[in-house]
Amino acid sequence: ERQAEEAAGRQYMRKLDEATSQAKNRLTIASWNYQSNITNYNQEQMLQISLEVAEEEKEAWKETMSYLWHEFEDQDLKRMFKKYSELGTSALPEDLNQRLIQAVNNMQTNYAKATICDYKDRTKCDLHVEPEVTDIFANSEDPEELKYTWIEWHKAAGAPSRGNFTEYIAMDNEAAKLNGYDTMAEFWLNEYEMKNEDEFATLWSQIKPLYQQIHAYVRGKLRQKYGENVVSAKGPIPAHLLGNIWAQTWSNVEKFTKPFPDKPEVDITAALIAQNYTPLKMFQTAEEFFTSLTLSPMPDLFWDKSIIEKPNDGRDMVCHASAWDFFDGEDFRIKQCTTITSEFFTTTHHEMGHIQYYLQYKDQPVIYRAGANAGFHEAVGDVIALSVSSPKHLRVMGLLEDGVDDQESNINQLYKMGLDKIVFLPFGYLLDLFRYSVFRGITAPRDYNCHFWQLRESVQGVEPPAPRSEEDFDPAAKYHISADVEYMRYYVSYIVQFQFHRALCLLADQYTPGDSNKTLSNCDIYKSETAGKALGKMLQLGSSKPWPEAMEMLTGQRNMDASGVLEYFQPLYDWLKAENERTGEFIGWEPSTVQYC
Ligand SMILES: C=C(C[SeH])C(=O)N1CCC[C@H]1C(=O)O
Ligand SMILES: [Zn+2]
Repeated sequence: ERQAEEAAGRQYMRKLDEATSQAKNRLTIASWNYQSNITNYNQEQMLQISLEVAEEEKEAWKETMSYLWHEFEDQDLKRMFKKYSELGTSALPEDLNQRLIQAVNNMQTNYAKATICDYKDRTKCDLHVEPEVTDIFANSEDPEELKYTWIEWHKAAGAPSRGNFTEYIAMDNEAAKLNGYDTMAEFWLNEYEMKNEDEFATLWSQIKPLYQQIHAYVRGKLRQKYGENVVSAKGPIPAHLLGNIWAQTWSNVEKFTKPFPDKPEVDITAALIAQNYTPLKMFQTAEEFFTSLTLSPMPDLFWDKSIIEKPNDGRDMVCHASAWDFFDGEDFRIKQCTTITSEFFTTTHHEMGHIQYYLQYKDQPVIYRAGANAGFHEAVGDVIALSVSSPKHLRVMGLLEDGVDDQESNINQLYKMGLDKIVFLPFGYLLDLFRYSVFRGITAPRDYNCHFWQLRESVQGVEPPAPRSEEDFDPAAKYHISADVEYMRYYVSYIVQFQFHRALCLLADQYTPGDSNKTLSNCDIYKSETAGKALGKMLQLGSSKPWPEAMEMLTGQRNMDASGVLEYFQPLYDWLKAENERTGEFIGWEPSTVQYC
């Protein structure tokens, strides 16, 4: 009897898989059309198709639940049924789902269309976050220009979305309850097979000492540059001075804060421009790294359909970089408004990592075409970029002079990587601590901005450049808040990518623990078929196995831990501790004196 039931279940899964592929393809096309050309028509189409697909999923769900799948012996068949049994926001009644989709659309459209006026030319008021505001934060060293731009961007992109955000939270929580979760926070945590965020807090406690050292060092350097009145000796760092509108990575202040300024150092952005890199050449270079590992090239359709530069026809579009799977096994695209910078060179590898994952699991049932967990998906491209940014590989690309590979250059290189990877961790951690708190009702609308900045101060040690109030809504000035993109995936990625990197470097014979000639930070897995095959094998799993199994397949361990990050940056940590002691820099930060609650 049970055999017959399972056989029927298998047959049903094949039918449902085909229907799901069609539905997700339709939905993705509508979403792509809206995000690459924001018009009322495209927005309306996206809403209609989303509601139709949600109704189809609700119908299918009834049939799915008519099977006794909890009793199935075939664990794989049971896993598929379990995943189909989780309806997500499609569980909402149509009118509530419409309110949810519209609230998120309103926030995303506001963010995409937001413009500010230029500090120097107040009549020029067509500056978007990409590329104009991003470029100002990359290049300006004028605290007043940075402060003005920061305030204007947060006013234009954040404040208007407060109401829609509250609506979105309420609808999302309703959906979570219909799926058997207390709030959407627990639903999001379930993605990592966690009941709460304790494990994320443990990881942070392991990393915090390293972060405090680089934070103290950078604050000291910024104080030297801008003076005591702009940067205090013991307080949080003002968020507008860190080279990034969200202060999430600080690579743009490397040029005037590096440990050994007189060492030969190539500005990668300048080198890319000097070598006539175009967006296309950046993409082809990234592709070549993947094929050097015997992983898949980009399909022809990818080159036909991707948008790799901001169109200059004046259209409104979502410029924030993204990679797309159209769930038909053939159509995979990137949409990004590339400019020729070191940061976009890294982003191009990041996005292509998503496409590579899509290609590796494209023959899985649709229900398994996802990362082992969302953090894995964010880690793939970054793991490749860790090899690309090694001194060894930069020389291969002619992006770094054949300077001596001495200790001081090595510290400079680790410092540059630390301004991206160590610095990002508290930001990646706190963004969803904020949203968990809102989902759980701990942070009410009247406390949104106050609680957001309390987290920014306590976890990240940064403060706003000017007083804030509940007239503001600074979280929505960050894309992922306005676009309803879960963010803990990046925190997970910045932890596990170093575990993946270490495993691949061992396989490529590029790393020997304790051997200063084969360090993690100078490992380059380029052209290593052994490493490539091992990575491909893990990626082919998609989400068909619990993520600890996928992790174990590549690294031999089942858990996330900070050992990869800490081992990679150990020489920098030692140097920073000694340097901060030498200069008497205060470690950590005292409460901010800026009024924001
Ligand atoms: C590049 C992407 C698209 Se998935 C991105 O959003 N990232 C990559 C790094 C962290 C996060 C961000 O920009 O906030
Ligand atoms: Zn990504």
